[in-house]
Amino acid sequence: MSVHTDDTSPPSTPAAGTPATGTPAAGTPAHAAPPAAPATAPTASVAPNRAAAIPAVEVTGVSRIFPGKKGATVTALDNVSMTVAPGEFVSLIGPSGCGKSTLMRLIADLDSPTMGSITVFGKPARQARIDQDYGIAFQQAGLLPWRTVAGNIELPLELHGAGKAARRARVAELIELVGLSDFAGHYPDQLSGGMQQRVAIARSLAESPSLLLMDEPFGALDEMTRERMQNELVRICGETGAAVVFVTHSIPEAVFLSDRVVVMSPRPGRIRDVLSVKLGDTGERGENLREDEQFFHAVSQVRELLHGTPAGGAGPGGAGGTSAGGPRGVDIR
Ligand SMILES: Nc1ncnc2c1ncn2[C@@H]1O[C@H](COP(=O)(O)OP(=O)(O)OP(=O)(O)O)[C@@H](O)[C@H]1O
Repeated sequence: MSVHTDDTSPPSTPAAGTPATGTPAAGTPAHAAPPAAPATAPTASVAPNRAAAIPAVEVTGVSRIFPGKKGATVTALDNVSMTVAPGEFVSLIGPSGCGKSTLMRLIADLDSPTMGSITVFGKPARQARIDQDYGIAFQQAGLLPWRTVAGNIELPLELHGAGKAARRARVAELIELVGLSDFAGHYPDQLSGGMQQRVAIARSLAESPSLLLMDEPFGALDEMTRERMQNELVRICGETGAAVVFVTHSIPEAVFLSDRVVVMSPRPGRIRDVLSVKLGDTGERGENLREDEQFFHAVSQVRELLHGTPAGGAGPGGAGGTSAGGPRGVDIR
C-alpha cells in the first residue's frame, strides 16, 4: 500500500525524519457479529458485547474522491462504514489501489473524507491526532539514523515534554517489550530490518496509545522475520490491550493477527465482506496455529472473499453474500 508524497508525517510517531512515504499498522480481540447492514455498504461493526464501549474507531459513510487528470475524478473510497472496538485487531485486505492506505490516512487525519465522518474514541479524527490518541507504524521504519535505538524510541516522549527520568524508565520498558535490551545504544544502520521495525513499533507504543494504525509494517521483511514480528505483535497487543487497524496484502498474516478481517473490493474501495476470525486469544496464538486446519480454512475463506466468491458459496448478492448478514466466523477455541 502506498502513502503519497504529499503526506504529512505520522502524528503520534515523531514527525522528524520520518519519510513521507510509508505505510501504517496494529491490536487485540473482539469478535464482530453485527446484525444487519445495508447490502450496498457492508459495515464492519463492533461485537454486541462491546457495543456499550466507545469504539476505538468509527468510520461512517466515508467516501474519498480525488481530483484526477483533465477534470476527471478518482473515487478511492465509496461509502465505507467500519467500527473497531477497543482492544480489537482488525485487518484491511484488498487489491492494490482499493483504498486501504487512503482509509488509514483518513483515520489518522492525514487526509479528510469527501463525505462521511470518522471518530477515534468518540472524538473527531483531528482532535484524536492532536491528543496523540494513537500510534502509527509504517512499512518503512522511518528511524532517525543519528539517534540510537533508545533515542528513537524516546523521541515522541521528548517532543511532548516528558521529563528525563520518566523518559528513561519508559524507554527501558519498551526496549524490553520488543526484545532489544542488548541494542539500546545501537544505531539503526547496525540493526537488521526486523530489528528496525521493532524499534518503530516500540516508538509507536511510547505514549501508550490505545490504538495503533499499522500500514503494511512488515511488508519489506523476509518471511521468517515477518512471522517472528507477527508473533511479537500478538504478544505486545496482548500486553498493552491496544486496538489495531492493520493493512496487509498477506492473507495468512491477516488471519493470524486479526479478530476480524475486512475484505475490500477493487476501486472504488468498498467493504466487500467481513470475516470474524476467532483463532484464540493472544496468548493462544502461537506458532502451532499456523499449522492448524482452522487457520488454513480461514485463509481459504479470505481468499475466496477477495476473489469475489463469498465464503459459504453464495455470490455477493446471494444469501451468504456480503456482510449484510454479519461477518462469518471461524472459531477454534
Ligand atoms: N492524493 C491522491 N491523489 C489522487 N489519487 C489518489 C491519491 N491518493 C490515492 N489516490 C488513488 O486512490 C486509489 C486508492 O489508493 P490507495 O493508496 O489508498 O490504495 P491501496 O489499497 O492502499 O493500494 P496498495 O495496496 O497498492 O498500496 C488509487 O487509485 C490511488 O491512485
